Amino acid sequence: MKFGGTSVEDAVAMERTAAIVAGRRKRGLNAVVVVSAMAKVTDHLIAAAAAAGRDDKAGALAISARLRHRHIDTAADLLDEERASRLHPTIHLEFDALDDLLRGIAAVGELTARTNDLVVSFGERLSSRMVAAAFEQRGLDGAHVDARMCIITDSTYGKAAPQEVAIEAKLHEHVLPLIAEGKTPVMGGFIGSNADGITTTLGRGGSDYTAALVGGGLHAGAIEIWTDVNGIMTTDPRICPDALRVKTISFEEAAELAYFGAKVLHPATILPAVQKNIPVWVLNSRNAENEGTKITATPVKCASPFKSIAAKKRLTIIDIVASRMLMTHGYLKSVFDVFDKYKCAIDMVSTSEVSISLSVDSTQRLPEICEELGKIADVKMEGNKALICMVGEDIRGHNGIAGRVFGAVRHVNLRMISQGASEINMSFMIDEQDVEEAVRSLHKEFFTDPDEKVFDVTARMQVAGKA
Ligand SMILES: Nc1ncnc2c1ncn2[C@@H]1O[C@H](COP(=O)(O)OP(=O)(O)O)[C@@H](O)[C@H]1O
Ligand SMILES: N[C@@H](CC(=O)OP(=O)(O)O)C(=O)O
Repeated sequence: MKFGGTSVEDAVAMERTAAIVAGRRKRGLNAVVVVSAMAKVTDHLIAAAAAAGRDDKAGALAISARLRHRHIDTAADLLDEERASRLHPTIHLEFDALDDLLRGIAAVGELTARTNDLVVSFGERLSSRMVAAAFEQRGLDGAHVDARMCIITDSTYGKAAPQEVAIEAKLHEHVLPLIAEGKTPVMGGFIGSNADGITTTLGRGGSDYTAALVGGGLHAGAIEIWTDVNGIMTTDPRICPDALRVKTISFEEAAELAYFGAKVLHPATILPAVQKNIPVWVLNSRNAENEGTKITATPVKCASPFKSIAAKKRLTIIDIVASRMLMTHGYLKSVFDVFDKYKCAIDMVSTSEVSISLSVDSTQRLPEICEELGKIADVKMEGNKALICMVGEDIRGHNGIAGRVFGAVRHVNLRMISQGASEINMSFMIDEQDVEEAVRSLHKEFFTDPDEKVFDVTARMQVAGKA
């Protein structure tokens, strides 16, 4: 059971989380709980590390002090006096260690990816201890487990690759015995350690991934992702308030949505579940009675061609034009080798006889990439782009879809279009500023009269006063 930052953001949220887990335990189910840092804490820790790295020690320590107060105050709100007085020293020790680390970074005036991982790890280390204490206070017999003892990864700091065989062995060594003793293990998501015990992180949003690795490693009956919405919706409710809950969706559809921007789920969450065929549920910790979204191996066909619309912002389009490319064997490979050399992932590609356009979401190494490509082609870059991705198991089963899609976004400039590589995904690139308009137009076109077998329309009926 994974609880994201919004589900542990303060004492009330942590209490709600404890009540949800108590409900599962009361039904005789065993639970392993994975928690993220309290909402926004990771962002603040990243800011503190960056401040220290640019020798702004005062700025870094000020951020840490504010976080220290937030965690001490939350513990005081969450726990009775005796338990709070037991936990406060642990919180202070953690923040004293964080402050020493920030002073050290400021002293050398350099922030490495390895040190950054160690700084950001404090968020989950702290929240997991607080949630474990809340469980213990509720009689849930919470047992804190340092995730770094179980989630073994390589040394790619900032986006470490989990070593699943080692993880499964560590889970059996450190977590299963606690469950056998009737305890409820609680660990931080997002963090891990390499073979030398050095702290690593799985990449932003990585607690979902931790939950999937734990669920897969323990062959769990289900993996539950608890968040602040009623499940996977027909699009981001922050863009379309009338977005509908999707009742069931396939692993493939969920993976495409997560990869192309549906923040509700980390892209890597699905793979461990698919490998062990474990159903994944996306549930709302603020509305625990809602049945959420069930993600399974079974493709769900329905009258609507799409299940959901995702948007991924902050992308860059690179246009590569080379008349010499005409029919030259291996030209594409020479282009992709450049991106491979700089470990730059490509989201979308379209080609013609003399040009290639592709989209990337990392601008880190773009100057070197463009310089190297400039030796074999004319290269043009356009930033502030966004990718709109529409996902559905049965797009090909519906005629005239493309016409409906491009009719709905006729007022928006389309830069790249892709459909076919994946049977369940139709995507296109637009200017970032057009995302809200495009998503709302598409949502109106395809979800005004949805298939109630798959989509929960009660919320819309309530708004319309019909329920
Ligand atoms: N298709 C979608 N369905 C549901 N939520 C989505 C979707 N696309 C984006 N979101 C956003 O993802 C958010 C939940 O992710 P996140 O903020 O990371 O929560 P947590 O702290 O639980 O991990 C939702 O509040 C919603 O705004
Ligand atoms: N706290 C980490 C890991 C994570 O998954 O957080 P959340 O569950 O709140 O998205 C981050 O912010 O990236």
